[in-house]
Amino acid sequence: NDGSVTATPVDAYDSEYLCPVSIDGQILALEFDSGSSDLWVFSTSLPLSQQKGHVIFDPSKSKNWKALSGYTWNITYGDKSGASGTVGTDVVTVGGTSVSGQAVEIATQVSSQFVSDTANNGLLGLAFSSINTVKPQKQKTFFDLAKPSLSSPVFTADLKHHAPGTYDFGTINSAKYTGAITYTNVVTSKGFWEFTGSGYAVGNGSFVSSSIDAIADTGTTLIYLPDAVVTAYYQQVSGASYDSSQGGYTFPCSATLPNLTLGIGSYRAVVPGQYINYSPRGSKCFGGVQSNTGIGFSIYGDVFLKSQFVIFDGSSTPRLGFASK
Ligand SMILES: CSC[C@H](NC(=O)[C@H](Cc1ccccc1)NC(=O)N1CCOCC1)C(=O)N[C@@H](CC1CCCCC1)[C@@H](O)C(=O)OC(C)C
Repeated sequence: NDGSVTATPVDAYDSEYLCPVSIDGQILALEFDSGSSDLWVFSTSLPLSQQKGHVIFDPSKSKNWKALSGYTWNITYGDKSGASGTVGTDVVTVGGTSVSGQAVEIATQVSSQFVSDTANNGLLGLAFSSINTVKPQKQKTFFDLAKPSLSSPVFTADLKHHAPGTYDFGTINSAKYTGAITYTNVVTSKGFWEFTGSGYAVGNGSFVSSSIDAIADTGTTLIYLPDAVVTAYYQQVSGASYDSSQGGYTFPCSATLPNLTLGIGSYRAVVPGQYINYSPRGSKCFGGVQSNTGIGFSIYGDVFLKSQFVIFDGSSTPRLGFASK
């Protein structure tokens, strides 16, 4: 039972995209995150102060809810936000794709970033189940449980710039991309959709071949790349500089930003310069390309993903596919 669901940007900067998910009929807007593997929701088990402004899942109102007694979870994300709680199973439906016995992680505590992000009522993890945080037994992701019922074991991301996009489960919709799909191998040892980029070009500059260890992460807003790439990019932006008080590269909002081409095998993925003018911040504008220092790998986040049609192929040899659109 293939499915398709709308991914709507929460704000004018596409900082995150939320999708409606039904848990036994209770519909919550969740962030689909290919950088983690827990499905967790705001719940009636949270202190009322943390529930404020959110849509809350109430297990007591679900007839298909089965508590997993003694099971807990605890997750910390790259941006140091986090959440923890207890676990049960329920029927989870995304677009036309329905899964029973899905582990739904109930939040009993969430960090302040989640409390204030009132549009976000939880996450649906789409990385590999190996990094699910449930104890004593890790649980499968929605995609892993759905796979056997899908026409093919894939999901696709068609995120858009300042507009709603879609996640599709089970089919590769050829109306959503142009030209050929380029596939690249994925390393799953860290539990991420990890691959090696083949290099970069800034604007109309020549392509620089270099291996870039990166993950495709729908849950990360920006693009994080090695310093060599980031400095080469902002050298082409007049007035750009690293502003430690803003935590990254900023530039005058009137600046014209060059495109950034990122190589994947022989494919050249072009990120339009306008996508890299992420948002006003202070008297300047904040860049959508930032340094990966301290992360340990590069992250091709939403600023990149929304310029492409991306196939997350969960077959026995997982791979990522990219196409223009
Ligand atoms: C360098 S990794 C940072 C990444 N977080 C982000 O990219 C957050 C996402 C967010 C958007 C809106 C509101 C709140 C949070 N955005 C962010 O840090 N921004 C700072 C720079 O300006 C743009 C927004 C991250 O932690 N991603 C998580 C999922 C994320 C979803 C939203 C809630 C917080 C957790 C996950 O993909 C992850 O941990 O990836 C690891 C593997 C890097």
